[in-house]
Amino acid sequence: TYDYFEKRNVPYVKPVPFFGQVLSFFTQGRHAVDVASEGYRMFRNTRISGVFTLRTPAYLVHDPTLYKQMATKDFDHFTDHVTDFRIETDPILARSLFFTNGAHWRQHRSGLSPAFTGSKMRSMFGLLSKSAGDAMGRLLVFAAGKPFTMELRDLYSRLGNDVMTSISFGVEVDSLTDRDNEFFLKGKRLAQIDGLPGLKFLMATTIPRVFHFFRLSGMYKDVNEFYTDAVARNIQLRETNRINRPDFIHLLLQARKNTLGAEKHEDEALQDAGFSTVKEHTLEQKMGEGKMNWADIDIAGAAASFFFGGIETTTTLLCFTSYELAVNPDIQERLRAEIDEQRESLADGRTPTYEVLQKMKYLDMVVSEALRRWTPLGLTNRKCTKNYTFTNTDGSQVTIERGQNISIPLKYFHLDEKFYPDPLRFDPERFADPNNINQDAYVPFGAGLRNCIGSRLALMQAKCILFYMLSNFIIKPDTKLTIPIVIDETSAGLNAKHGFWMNLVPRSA
Ligand code: HEM
Repeated sequence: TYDYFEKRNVPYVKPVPFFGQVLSFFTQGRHAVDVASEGYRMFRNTRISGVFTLRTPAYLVHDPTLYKQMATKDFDHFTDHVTDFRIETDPILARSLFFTNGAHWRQHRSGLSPAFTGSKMRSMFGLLSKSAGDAMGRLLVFAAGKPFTMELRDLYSRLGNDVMTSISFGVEVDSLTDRDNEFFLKGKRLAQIDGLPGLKFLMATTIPRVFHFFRLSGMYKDVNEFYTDAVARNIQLRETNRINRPDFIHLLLQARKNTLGAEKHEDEALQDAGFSTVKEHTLEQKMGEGKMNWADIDIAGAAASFFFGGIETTTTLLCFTSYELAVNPDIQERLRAEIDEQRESLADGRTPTYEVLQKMKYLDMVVSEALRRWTPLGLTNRKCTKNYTFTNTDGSQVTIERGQNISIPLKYFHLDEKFYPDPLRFDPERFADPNNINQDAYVPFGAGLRNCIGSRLALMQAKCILFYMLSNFIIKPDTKLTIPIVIDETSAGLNAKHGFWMNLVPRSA
């Protein structure tokens, strides 16, 4: 087993017998993304390296151009993600876009894509902005004109939950006041990837046979039931009362009736939610594959994947952007000046529109740099679905065999000084001229046909919340904030060990 890479002339991280690289997760106190990307630091002159998870070999891609190629031109060889959930034990996760594979993924993705176009995002933007604006109003009342201390991860995950609940289900919740509402609590359990759920995810990825043998599930039973019931009740309510609201359930019901289309002209003008927006590729229809039949449970799976994929990541982006703004007051002031200038053009001087956010160049530079410096999803993966041969840097041929797992260290591309000089410095100026950015090595939302479906939504949401925050508050580091920030190495996502404690000073104070 352990001579797998030697035989193939691929450099690899020497495994600990039986455990492979997995032991380091538990013994070295390093972040899972860093442990999995170890080879990237060790071997500088290769396009790929090897690693063992327990006894299973897996590849780590070092060359962003190779990843782009695998994800686009040679996509047919890498159509799947690695985690394998089963419908019998994980009815929701197995139907969610991130975890579904093969023909079902193709049908699901082409069915969902028209729900994420620029024009759909614009019509949803009113709901998003209202939800964030209402929450900001409550925060101002709470402040009563005086500075106060707040942990921003908690604040942003509550705002993110409320926005997502509104644009997915058409239900308005207020998690700042009603702190234990069911959508917030279940959403938190759904997205929990630390502790026991994290271990189960790791098992489903690395030892799927053991995972399935014991009929384990990745998601809590009550969370499955919650989303299934919430969607079924919501659909029934809409159909009985003929409710028409520009949210995801509405769009998915249109998909069910085959009436969900894309408004090509409008979309062309609205494609760009910022430099980081990824391109949506057209999936070819395969012979005999047909279209997706959207049963209620498929709609529940899609909605749950938005909560699962969208809230933690967008919250992470907002937390680290706020941290950088707090420790770099000159950048914060410049961004606030841009926001204030745009506010003058707004009817009420307060509520941002989709178009206004799209126009804001410096806001986009700040967000793009935050996604680079603090990549929310530092590692993604693919499964090889058809043997694939390419030439390595030393001229040797490498063949990745069908069934092999591949990791892509997005974080390490972004922190490589080859692509970004002085990579640990937060410097929005890098994005002043997009021509200076190596597009292959800038992949916060992944690449190719299986990239993030929600990039436009994430960017518009993060920008909208930052617009409101800086319009109303000056963000200052609180005494409880650790500078430089200390990363929580035990979290499966990207988080601060001691929290994002900030002092929010109302601008009217
Ligand atoms: C800042 C926020 C976000 C970041 C950084 C992010 C990042 C990513 C990345 C890196 C991937 C994997 C791409 C690949 O394997 O090449 C992904 C996939 C995905 N994301 Fe996001 N994401 C964010 C927000 C969202 C939002 C708001 C949603 C939903 C509404 C979402 C839904 C998904 C889904 C469903 C997938 C799987 C796509 C597929 O397999 O076809 N994400 N995301």
